[in-house]
Amino acid sequence: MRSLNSPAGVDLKSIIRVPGATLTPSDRRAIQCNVNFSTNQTAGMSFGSGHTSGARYEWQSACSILAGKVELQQQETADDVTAVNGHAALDLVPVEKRSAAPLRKPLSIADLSPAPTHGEKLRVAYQGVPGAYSEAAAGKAYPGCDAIPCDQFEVAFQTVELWIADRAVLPVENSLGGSIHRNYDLLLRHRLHIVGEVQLPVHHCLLALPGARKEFLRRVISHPQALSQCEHSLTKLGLNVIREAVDDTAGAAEYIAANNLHDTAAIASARAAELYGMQILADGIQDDRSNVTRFVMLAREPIIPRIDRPFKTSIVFAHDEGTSVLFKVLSAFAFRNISLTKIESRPHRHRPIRLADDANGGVAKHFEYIFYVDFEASMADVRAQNALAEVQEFTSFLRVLGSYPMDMTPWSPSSSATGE
Ligand SMILES: O=C(O)C(=O)C[C@]1(C(=O)O)C=C[C@@H](O)C=C1
Repeated sequence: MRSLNSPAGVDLKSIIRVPGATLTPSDRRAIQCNVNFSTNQTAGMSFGSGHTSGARYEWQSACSILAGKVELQQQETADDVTAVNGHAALDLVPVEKRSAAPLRKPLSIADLSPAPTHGEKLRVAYQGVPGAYSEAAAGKAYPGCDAIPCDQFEVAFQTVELWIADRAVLPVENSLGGSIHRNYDLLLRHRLHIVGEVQLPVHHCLLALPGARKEFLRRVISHPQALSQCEHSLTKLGLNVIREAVDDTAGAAEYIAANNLHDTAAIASARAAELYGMQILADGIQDDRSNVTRFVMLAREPIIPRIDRPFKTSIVFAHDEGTSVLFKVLSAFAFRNISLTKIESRPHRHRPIRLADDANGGVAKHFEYIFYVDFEASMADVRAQNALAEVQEFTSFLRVLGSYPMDMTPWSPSSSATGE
């Protein structure tokens, strides 16, 4: 049994997922309905998209109750598993018998902590289905955690924001495929804080149904990052296949198994092969042995930065004027001997184009960018504080996405089938 803490610390005996089910937007509606019903303390439960806006409203009002124990009671007649709009299923958990007048428990400091306060496992949202590399990253970041699969990155963010999960673990860059831009955009759009990073060696396998043969394959499906990380190896294997992108690597294996597709292979992990009953046709098909993906851990609250171990800080900023601003910003770090580990630019969504009058009477159109910078210093370090104070002078917008311990765990490259 698990409970769901509302932002006010109200203890909601709540829902658990059916193992393997993936949270979808309609599940979130269902969860909000859940909270809705939790407030009127009747035994009835229902699910449905018709409740969406009302449920949202109820979720907010439930959060503002602030004190006391709000309980869900299992529907007497329903099975444990209730289908939600044909998507994943949710398992309603019965709570202990309630007394006529529920006792109100005062909130304590522990209730306000971002970590679970009731001795339960940390709930960590990731994008994909079990067997995805993101699930492995969640396990590396938080050993023994309860990993919660989500069908989209956006859902993983919202799962933390709605207190369904305590953390999200999301990929931001890969040594072969580069940045995962979607997550950079989402970091800006949402208000979560980066509280850590993990680097995961990614070892890809070519998976097919038992009995399937390489020469009869017509299609290879996987996450676009995985396809790009195996681009050359696939060619070298001499497969006559089309390559198709799907939402995640393990999801590709699950899809092939569910639809009994003998002419389709997936690029995914050995664990996905085990979970979905697939055979490994080729092992270690990433183009480079040192294929590594960097993930960030996100939480509702920032952690307190320290200086007794290596820290990294991630910031995002925008500026009004020309390219010299970028030079000035970067100098603020260089003068203080702070190394930058990453710089990424993304189009400025609200102000995509800047018009500049040219001396000859024409109008130049420049793209406007938002910049993401990672640097090797803690926000508790006075050098970083001074650098950011200076950066603020040149920028129209500046946000610290997080200051967090660097992943210093040693890692060894995976073996590669192609021998590169
Ligand atoms: O599809 C998965 O298994 C994921 O966890 C996603 C993802 C990614 O987004 O980069 C994670 C690690 C690998 O780089 C390939 C795919």
